[in-house]
Amino acid sequence: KACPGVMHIIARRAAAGFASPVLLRALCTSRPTGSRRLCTMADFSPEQVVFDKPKVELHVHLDGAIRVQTILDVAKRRGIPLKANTVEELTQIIIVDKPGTLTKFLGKFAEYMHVVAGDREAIKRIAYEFVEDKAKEGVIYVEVRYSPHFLANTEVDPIPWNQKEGDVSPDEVVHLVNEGLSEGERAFNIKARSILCCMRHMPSWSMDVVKLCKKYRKEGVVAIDLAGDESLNCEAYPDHKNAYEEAVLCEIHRTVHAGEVGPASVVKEAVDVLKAERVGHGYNTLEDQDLYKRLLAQDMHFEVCPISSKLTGACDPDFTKHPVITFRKDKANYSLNTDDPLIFNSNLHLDYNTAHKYMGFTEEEFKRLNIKSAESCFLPEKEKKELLQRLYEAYGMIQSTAF
Ligand SMILES: O=c1[nH]cnc2c1ncn2[C@H]1C[C@H](O)[C@@H](CO)O1
Repeated sequence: KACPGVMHIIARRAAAGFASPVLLRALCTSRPTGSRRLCTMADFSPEQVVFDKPKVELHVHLDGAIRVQTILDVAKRRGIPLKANTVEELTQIIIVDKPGTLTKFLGKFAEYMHVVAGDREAIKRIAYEFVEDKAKEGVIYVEVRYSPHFLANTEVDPIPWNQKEGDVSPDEVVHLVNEGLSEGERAFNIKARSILCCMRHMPSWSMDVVKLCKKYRKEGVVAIDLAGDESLNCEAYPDHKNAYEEAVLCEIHRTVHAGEVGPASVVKEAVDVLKAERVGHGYNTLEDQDLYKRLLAQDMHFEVCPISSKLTGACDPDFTKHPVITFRKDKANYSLNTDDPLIFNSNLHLDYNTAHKYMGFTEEEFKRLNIKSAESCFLPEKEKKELLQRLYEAYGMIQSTAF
């Protein structure tokens, strides 16, 4: 472990107000073996982690969770020039370190997606490494999402990230991610499933996405999502609606990014029209109390991402005013998630530590929300029961089968 001497400062500062990642990096940079090594927040020591028990994560983007070193390695192998040559420099370019807008945040993907897109080895590698990173955070079940089209360079119109046409289709992307995830599952002994994203600004891709969900449902794809910029186009296009209708018909699970920066009406559309079973973020549901009460009554799951919600400008930067405090008070069904740890220079411990430090979350609430997350995951019933049993055991709440 590098940087032990500064870890207490980092953890304290990180918990104490989301200290500037620039500062964190300055503190973290050491030369343990002669070379500069970035000490990430994943290096929390056990005593700095407020909830060091098995966890479930339901809302994290694969393309927002890539290791910076991997982007550098792949760029070097492929001869792709980057604006930076070291982890520290590239991190500086990619991360968002103060509250901005969702649109600005989404622009960060263009800094690096062209490096991994269209490259078979890179796509499989990011999936495998993702599982390793989650296992290190104590996650025992994760649902990771991505847009197959964003990682392809053929059979996608337009070809994203200014790539030249190649031979990696969205279909092959899904196959490669599945392979990386399942190799990661075997190596790191956790369970990983995937969710395929439609993009709000690309309705013409959505039918493809639902077809890929169907084709790969036995290879780990569990649901469909609708992601992207809610602030640019609020109402879902007919193509998205058609894709979600098809998902309902084929019994493909559904989640939708809604009410993150968009109004409560987007949440209403997500549940009433797109038949979402979970809501991505959903903070602005609170603007419509009737809707909120209805969703509470039906135990709708909200995929909450605290650090993300501050840095995308979705929520007030003062965590003591965060909507998840209301969710907790009302015993709502929600999870805590990282969303895009690469871009937020964060990890799941930081989200939990923040909830503890600024919102008064207790161990009991962390256990409750993880159990609700497991209940709301998209695994088949039998596997869901097994996951719940593992949590009950780890939390010392063994459900007796005797009568
Ligand atoms: O927080 C988010 N809100 C909306 N869209 C998002 C967010 N994080 C990532 N995305 C987009 C950008 C990714 O390329 C895409 C698929 O993972 O989903």
